[in-house]
Amino acid sequence: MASLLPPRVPSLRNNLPVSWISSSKPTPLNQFSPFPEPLRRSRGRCCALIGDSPEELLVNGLHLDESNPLFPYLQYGLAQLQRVVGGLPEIDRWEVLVFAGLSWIYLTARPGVLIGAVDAYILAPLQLGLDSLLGRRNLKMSDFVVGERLGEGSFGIVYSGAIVPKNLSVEDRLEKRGRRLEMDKRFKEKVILKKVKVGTVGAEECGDFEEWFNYRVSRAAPESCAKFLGSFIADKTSSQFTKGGKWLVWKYEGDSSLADYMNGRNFPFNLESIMFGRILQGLDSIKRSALIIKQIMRQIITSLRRIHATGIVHRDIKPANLVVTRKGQIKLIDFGAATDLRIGKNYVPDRGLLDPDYCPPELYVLPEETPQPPPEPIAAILSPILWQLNSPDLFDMYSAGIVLMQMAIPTLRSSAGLKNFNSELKAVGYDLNKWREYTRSRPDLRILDLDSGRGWDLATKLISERGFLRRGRLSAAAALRHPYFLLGGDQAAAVLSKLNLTN
Ligand SMILES: Nc1ncnc2c1ncn2[C@@H]1O[C@H](COP(=O)(O)OP(=O)(O)OP(=O)(O)O)[C@@H](O)[C@H]1O
Repeated sequence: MASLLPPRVPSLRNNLPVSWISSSKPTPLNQFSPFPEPLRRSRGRCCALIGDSPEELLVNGLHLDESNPLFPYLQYGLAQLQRVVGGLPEIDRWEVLVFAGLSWIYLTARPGVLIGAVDAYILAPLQLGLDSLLGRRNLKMSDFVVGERLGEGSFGIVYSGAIVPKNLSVEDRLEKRGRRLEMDKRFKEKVILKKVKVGTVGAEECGDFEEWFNYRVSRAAPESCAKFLGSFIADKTSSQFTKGGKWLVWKYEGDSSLADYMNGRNFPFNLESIMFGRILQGLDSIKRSALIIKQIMRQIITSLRRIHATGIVHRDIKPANLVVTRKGQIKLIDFGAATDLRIGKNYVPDRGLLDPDYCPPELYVLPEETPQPPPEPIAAILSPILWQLNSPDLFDMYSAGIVLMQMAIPTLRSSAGLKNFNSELKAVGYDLNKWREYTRSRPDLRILDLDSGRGWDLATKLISERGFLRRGRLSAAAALRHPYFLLGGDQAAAVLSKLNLTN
């Protein structure tokens, strides 16, 4: 037991300045000048009064003398503290403060080393613990019924589906096959299921990345992404299930993606009452269109700002990966190509995964010569430097610019129109102003030219080559401060619609 005690300080008197021990009355420790201001304050009410004899201490009113078992600890602590802080000359204290300040700035600079550590070492285990406790990580194949096939990507096939209610009998469960889910009133909780392809090279790895990213964004920016419910492994082979195959599950967020709405002949009016709860009165059609498009762009860029702030670059921003909910929220989906540059997750230097129609000219989020990421903690420590030097978030901002152009200019919504635009843009060095001069496609730019061309100005600052220090485009946060979004009537209309809905 004795060996656990800190080393005894031979005499407290020898370790304290004269002023500490010459006082005839006990003096609060926090008034001693050798302690810098913050430390004195932090000691505040806590600690010690030194008694008339230095071998006697009063702690929080508790009298400690040498017979008290706590005495050696306090004595030792005091001596150490005095040695560390009291011994520092004034100039060193400033150095310590400046160092602490700079470290704080570094650790909290984008993409946030400190918050990343909190997320990785506290929030992620907490989420896992809580989910396991609530049974959210124990999804089973029998919990779901699979419906219509919605799409197929490189590593997965997407289906609509539903959660099978607990009270459904085995017969009902069997009978459910072959029925259209949306007609079946028993299946109220609709989901999206993604079957990770079995036997396709790299599919399993992509599925694991997508799962990891979905958990990560559900902590970092839950309101910006489709709600992820978890994953399960099929335990037998039947209909679409293959034994051992992995499935990812999301809440069904809405019937259509932005691409579906953009394919409609009456876009953007087909989104007007979903976004604003009503038809915008007293405005001509160009102004109405402009307000709807601005509200969509505001939501997309706000979501990008949130994910970029945590070090994630989506890398596949396009209308098909933006789901519109019934309440008019635009949610990001499909994080299969995302990369987390805080820790280098899913970052392979020369792998570009994007849809070429939305891909910026640089093709990769980081220069090709960027090496493979080091182990995660080291990558995290270096990430603010990497981010400052390369601004990888501007990759997504280019794609967002293309989405803006497509929404605002009807002729760019078709696949052929977009391809033609992209090749013209390439020919003019990705300079939108030059494109405007030289294009033969006679685009209708009225929506972007409204309000002294604020929309056009924003588009030119999103669609461009990378400039000096790999900047040259607006980040999501800077884009939201652009005059296009400032005082945007779309916000007023959205707020009004919410007020109307709550009345
Ligand atoms: N949570 C969701 N809520 C509603 N619909 C969704 C959801 N997730 C996906 N979808 C629909 O499924 C389609 C395909 O999803 P997703 O893009 O994730 O799959 P994918 O396999 O990567 O396909 P692709 O490579 O073609 O984009 C989307 O375009 C969207 O219409």
